[in-house]
Amino acid sequence: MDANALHFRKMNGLGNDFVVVDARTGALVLGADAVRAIADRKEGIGCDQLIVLESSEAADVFMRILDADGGEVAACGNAARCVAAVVAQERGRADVTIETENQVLGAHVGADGQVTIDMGVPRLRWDEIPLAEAFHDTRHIELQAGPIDAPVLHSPAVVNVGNPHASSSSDDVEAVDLGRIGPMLEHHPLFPERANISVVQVLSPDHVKVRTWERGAGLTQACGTAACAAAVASIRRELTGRTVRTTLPGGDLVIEWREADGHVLMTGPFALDFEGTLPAELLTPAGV
Ligand SMILES: N[C@H](CCC[C@H](N)C(=O)O)C(=O)O
Repeated sequence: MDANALHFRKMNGLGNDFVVVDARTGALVLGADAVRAIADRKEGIGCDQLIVLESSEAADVFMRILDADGGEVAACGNAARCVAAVVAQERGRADVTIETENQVLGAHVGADGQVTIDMGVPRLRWDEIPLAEAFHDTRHIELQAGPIDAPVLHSPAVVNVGNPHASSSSDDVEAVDLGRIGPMLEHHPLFPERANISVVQVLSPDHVKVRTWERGAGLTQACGTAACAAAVASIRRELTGRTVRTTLPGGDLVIEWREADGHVLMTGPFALDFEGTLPAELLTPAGV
């Protein structure tokens, strides 16, 4: 692969945005510095996550997910919809599969442009999130954020949908200073792998509002896995039914926690914003 002319797609799912590069034709080595340089909104292309497509033995494509801070993670719901759309077009079929670090996702690309991802069965045990301490009821864990005077998110529910999430109920998600509380909780010692932090406002038995501070990316316009985690948490707390419309700052996703097999299905849009070529200096940032 010619590292001096790396094609990329700029894509988004409800404003959660990605630089998508294709490494299926040749090895691509991207250090954390290069990921941060590409994700930089002032001097790079700018994105919440960098997505690398690789060949897979188990699925139509392998999706690597690198957060804007350079950390590699195992799940990204909004990106999965974007990748599914790319691969479905290549393969000429609506149903495709996406392998990630810890699971194979099924995807259906609808003629209406909505994409459904089968996110699998959520993990709910404290050691599957993971948490550093044992909590036997993960619908409510006690968490003090930072110093005693710091605002505390009320007893979040924790869920792993391929990545760790803490979702706290709020009467007004817009009033929560998530930019301040988010990083405190993301790095809380209870989360040995850090966590994505959300606040969830139940609007009706089939509709919630969600805002998220993403691990490794900060406040984003949408977080697909957080929408899944918030829906699972609300269903476990018997605040909603098993199909929930989740309204994120960037728009709506529909989440179903299917009774028959316990799988979580996420449905929503994708978008291709533009295509381009990554300049070599972003791939090997100066001083690296
Ligand atoms: N920041 C997340 C990964 C991206 C998740 C989000 N973009 C989504 O759509 O699920 C994490 O570190 O687990």
